[in-house]
Formats: sequence, C-alpha cells, structure tokens
Amino acid sequence: MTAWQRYSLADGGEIGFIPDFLAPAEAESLLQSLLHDTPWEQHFFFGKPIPRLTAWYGDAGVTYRYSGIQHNPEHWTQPLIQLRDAISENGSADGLDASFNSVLLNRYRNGQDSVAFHADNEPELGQNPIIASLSLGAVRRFRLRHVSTRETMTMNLTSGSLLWMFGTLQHHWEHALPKTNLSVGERVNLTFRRTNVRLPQLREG
Ligand SMILES: O=C(O)CCC(=O)C(=O)O
Ligand SMILES: [Fe+2]
Repeated sequence: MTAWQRYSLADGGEIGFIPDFLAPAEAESLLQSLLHDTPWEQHFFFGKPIPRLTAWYGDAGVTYRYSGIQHNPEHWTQPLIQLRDAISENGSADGLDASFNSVLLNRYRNGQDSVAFHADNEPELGQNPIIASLSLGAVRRFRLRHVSTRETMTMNLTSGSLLWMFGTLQHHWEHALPKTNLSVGERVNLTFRRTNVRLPQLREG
C-alpha cells in the first residue's frame, strides 16, 4: 500500500487518498461478494427512484433516517468488520481518530447511476465528520465543488482506492458522482461513518 496523497482544500477541507488500499484481486473478490450478498434496497425521493441502490450496516441502535423514515441497520458481517478495522487502523497511522459505527453502501449499476452534489452534513455525523470511502469496481469520476467560489476538483476513484474526507470539508465543499455516457460496469462504494445516536428530546416542565 502506498502512502497517503494529501490535498488541503480551501477553508480547511481535507482529503486523503490511497489509490491501492486493496490489491486489484482483493477488490474484485470483495466487489463480487458484496454484489451477491448485500440486501440492496431501492429508495425513492418524491416518488422517483434514486439512481443507485443502497444498504446500511451498523451497530445496533444506530438508525438512519431516509425520506423521513427511520431505518434500522443490518448487522455487521465478518468481511465488513475486517474492512472497518483495517480502515480505522489506516486512519490512526495518519493521525485520524476514526472509529466507525456504521457504513453506507452505494451500488452504481451502470453509468446512469449517480449521486448529485451534496455534503455529508447530517447533524448525526457531528461537527467535522471523518468519513472513509472505499471504491470497488468501475472507475468513476468524483467531483468536489466549493459551495461559494464554485472551485472544482475532480478525482478518479479507482477500484481498491480509499478516500478520506475530514477537516471542515463538509461545511465548505460538496461532492458528487456524476453520470457518464461511457459504458461502465458495476461500482460499489462504502462510506464508513460515525453516526451519533439521537436521544429522545427531553422536555422541560
Ligand atoms: O460513491 C461515492 O463515491 C460517493 C458516495 C457519497 O457521497 C455518499 O454516500 O454520501
Ligand atoms: Fe457523500
């Protein structure tokens, strides 16, 4: 595994990139098992299917809200536990205290599957979340865009690569995985996160 490529972006956004976190054969076999073994779900947004399939794994009680619906996580599988721990260790080696309690899987079936510009800024993720994003399968372009200056940065997320997002990135930058007309195969992306459990609101009086 090579060292981190580190990009410090405007206003304190930080990116770390390891192109070969997993060897090609390892990435391919993980891709095949995830495609086969994951309970993929199709979600809808205002009645329209979102252009990708998803799955959510995590510690018991770490729920995930989507379109106003509370989702319970799938139980961690052995391969996902191993991956989670190896990724945390990779973060620690570079000074990131990354202990994850959940992972969101996205499956992009072809070039028409995508994710629009957004920031991972849900309150449950905390002030400056540390997110690790592992890519498997087809190479896709990942775009970052500053929310006010519109400066952009584009990276190719290759199979087996690991992308770290941290610092103030989610405040000042959005990211997207655009559609492509190229004929591309399946891609699976895993974003490991620490999601704080929402406690019920205590009311006074
Ligand atoms: O697929 C990717 O590389 C990005 C996924 C993403 O941004 C997300 O799930 O929040
Ligand atoms: Fe995201």
